[in-house]
Amino acid sequence: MRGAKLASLKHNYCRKAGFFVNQIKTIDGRQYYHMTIAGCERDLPLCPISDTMNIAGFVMLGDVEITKASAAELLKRCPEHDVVVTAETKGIPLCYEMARQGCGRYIVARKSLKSYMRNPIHVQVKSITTDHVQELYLAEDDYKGLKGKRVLIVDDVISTGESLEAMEKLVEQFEGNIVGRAAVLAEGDAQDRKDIIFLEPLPLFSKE
Ligand SMILES: O=P(O)(O)OC[C@H]1O[C@H](OP(=O)(O)OP(=O)(O)O)[C@H](O)[C@@H]1O
Ligand SMILES: Nc1ncnc2[nH]cnc12
Repeated sequence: MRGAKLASLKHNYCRKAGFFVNQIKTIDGRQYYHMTIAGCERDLPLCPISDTMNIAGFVMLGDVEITKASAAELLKRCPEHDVVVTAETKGIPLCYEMARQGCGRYIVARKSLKSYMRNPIHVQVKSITTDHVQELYLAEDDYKGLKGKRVLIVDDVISTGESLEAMEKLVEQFEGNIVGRAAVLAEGDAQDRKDIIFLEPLPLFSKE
């Protein structure tokens, strides 16, 4: 991954911070990246995504405390909007909670087609965690609500930006007006992006 922001496991060096940090922990022989997100301390397990690189796996599913806190923090920083949009799967609880605390409406782009989805449209997506191209689908009942609406796109993590780009394509196809792009964590190079709102940077980890 050219240009990716990497932290070395060996040295625990955080390039963003510019100094050696001690955020890698070993618990029962497994390595974790320790961080604080919206006031919640968490240990994210290091998981291989290639021969040379690990990610710190961030899963909000099942974690009500961090979902509520992250949604509240992000809403403070996001522009006014009419609807929140995310992609299946891990973005769903965040998106729901942001809509619950805020505008009251959310839309989920699905990764598989269900028989109850009428007149679906789709785009392709390949995220950093997945070794194959996937589809993102919206059904008519969802996309007809996008036209002329102020849309906030949210996700748990933005890394390569592929998932975000796919959601943008879907929203733009139906003339939604994207007013913001937000995530709890910006991973690797995404932490340098000026067009996204995020709570914390997350390094990628070289295996060296
Ligand atoms: O910026 P990118 O490289 O696209 O990575 C970010 C995406 O990856 C994760 O989803 P994942 O593909 O792991 O799917 P899941 O939520 O269904 O587990 C995450 O929830 C984002 O949607
Ligand atoms: N670090 C991470 N954890 C979980 N899902 C991700 N998608 C992209 N980066 C991720």
